[in-house]
Amino acid sequence: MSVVTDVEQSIRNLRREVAVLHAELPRYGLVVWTAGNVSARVPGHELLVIKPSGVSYDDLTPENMVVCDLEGRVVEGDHAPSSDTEAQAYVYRHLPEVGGVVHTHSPYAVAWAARGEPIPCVTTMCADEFGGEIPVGPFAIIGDDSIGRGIVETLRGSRSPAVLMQNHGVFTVGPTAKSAVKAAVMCEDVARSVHLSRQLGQPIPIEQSSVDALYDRYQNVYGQR
Ligand SMILES: O=C(CO)[C@@H](O)[C@@H](O)COP(=O)(O)O
Repeated sequence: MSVVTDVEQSIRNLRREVAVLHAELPRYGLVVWTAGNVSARVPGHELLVIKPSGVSYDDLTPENMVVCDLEGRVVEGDHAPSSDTEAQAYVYRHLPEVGGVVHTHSPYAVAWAARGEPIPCVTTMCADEFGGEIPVGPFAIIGDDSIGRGIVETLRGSRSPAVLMQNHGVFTVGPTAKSAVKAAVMCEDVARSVHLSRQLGQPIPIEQSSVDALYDRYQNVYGQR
């Protein structure tokens, strides 16, 4: 009988989880074609599981997910890993609390990113999930860890699990890949609501004390505990 080690079982589970979570990105209108990606850290190991680059969302399976080390080198997999692997590996190396990273090109959030404008905290849902404005990170060319550096330097100074990388798109982080997907979904909803509000007037900022109270309730009380 073959003994499946813990890490092998963990990778098997994460392959399935990451493959299934990818379907949420087109489902919520956060990506088109093959844009965007999801990754998860392998707990207790210097490894991550990420999408194969340029593969249609319809063709993503647990088997074609790619396992990489935290330098972005392929450890297990028959496909080239996502173009954002080095960036996401950088995030995992420098933010140990992060268990999942998501990247999208969701249209309303990208419109804010194209202006290099943070999304102000003018809705209770923004306060709940992001604890303040959704910040903008620097313009960075894809392909090495410069996007990762921009994500880390921006998120280190913010409660937000989302960052709008200037002229590019959304990167979100969370303790799990699912929580990072949730942040990406809510980031686009907030970007759209505030965009629409700005068409007909100036949205009203929420007092910081109320933002703090809303964030604390949502993060620590809301839902089934
Ligand atoms: O962000 C970009 C292009 O701007 C891509 O890296 C990304 O959306 C999708 O790339 P992958 O298919 O994950 O390699």
